Amino acid sequence: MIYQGVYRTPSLWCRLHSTYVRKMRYLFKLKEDDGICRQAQNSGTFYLFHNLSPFVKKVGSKYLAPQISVAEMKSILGKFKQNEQMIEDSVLIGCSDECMAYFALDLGSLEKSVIESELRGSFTELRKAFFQLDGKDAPLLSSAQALLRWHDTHQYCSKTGQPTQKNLAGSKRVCHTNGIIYYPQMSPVVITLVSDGSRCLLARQASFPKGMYSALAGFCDVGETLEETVRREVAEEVGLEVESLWYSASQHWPFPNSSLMIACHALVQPQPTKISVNKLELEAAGWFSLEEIMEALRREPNPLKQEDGSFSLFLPPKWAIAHQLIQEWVKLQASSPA
Ligand SMILES: NC(=O)C1=CN([C@@H]2O[C@H](COP(=O)(O)OP(=O)(O)OC[C@H]3O[C@@H](n4cnc5c(N)ncnc54)[C@H](O)[C@@H]3O)[C@@H](O)[C@H]2O)C=CC1
Ligand SMILES: [Mg+2]
Repeated sequence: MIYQGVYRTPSLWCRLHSTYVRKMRYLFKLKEDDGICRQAQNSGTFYLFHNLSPFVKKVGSKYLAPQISVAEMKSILGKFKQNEQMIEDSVLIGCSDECMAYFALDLGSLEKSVIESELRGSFTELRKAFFQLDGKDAPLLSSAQALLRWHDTHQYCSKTGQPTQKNLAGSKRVCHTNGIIYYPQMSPVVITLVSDGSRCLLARQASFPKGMYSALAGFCDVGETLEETVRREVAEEVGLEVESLWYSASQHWPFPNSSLMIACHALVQPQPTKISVNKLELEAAGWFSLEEIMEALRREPNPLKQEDGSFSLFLPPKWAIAHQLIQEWVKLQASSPA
């Protein structure tokens, strides 16, 4: 009872809870209560997508993801003679410290160029914009795209074949024929920086930009623990046996679908460390010294062709979790005895 009373008295509620707790409780209510979520949609802001490409504005070499007000949204829909109810197709992706809700909406059914000229920006493939996005916008757009994609591909119940309906926030879909509730899914992936104590192991897939190397990554198989996935992936991809491993951090990753990247460090025995690259998975893999890594960290994360035609080593951008693993490894080298 006291709990409910606090909820209904905003000033007391604000005094009793930190900004973070307030935000999380607010988002929880929006996911649980369609009525409150509908109100939030009428005062919130919107990140727009067109067939899963986010709406961005280029400022210098950076991309910014503008938040569109509900008034602008209504004006755009009016221009297309669309019912304002289309706003309810949006999905909740977060809120400001002041509890103003953020939504994402895919306007793929409307003419792209008209929206682009109206809002003076462009719908750009997320892969293209991702590394030039602001550190705040990238995770928002990445989870927004993942959620919009999940709704797009889960329109029907896989048991009855009947249409499913999303709740207003988009945190689930329900098949009303049999009551099955579907929740958005993501695939767990481990990303592992292997070290032999003095060098670290990086690899590249043929699809990476030329010169870019990263940590080893792989999807978890059903039934595996994270530790088992790390050991299996390292054995599968480079033919080495992991001796010990430890968790570092995690990150949502939007490509190719929605993954939860779980980042670990792993140690292999110093000898033998001969790599046998699985060419079905990787184009190349190799051991890199601290000096080579430090030099690569000073370089811009872009392909750089050398005189002999090869490309200089470069690493994933700063806020990719692989970059974080590499930075941690460098710190560890500096702090461990030679
Ligand atoms: N942040 C970074 O620096 C890096 C991120 N990644 C990401 O890690 C993820 C996994 O890396 P990979 O080496 O490609 O994985 P991987 O080593 O498991 O190989 C990919 C293969 O696994 C199979 N697979 C099993 N479960 C799958 C699922 N749920 N979805 C898709 N394929 C599945 C498919 O046959 C696919 O071709 C990718 O999403 C990739 O984008 C990969 C390398 C670096
Ligand atoms: Mg892999």
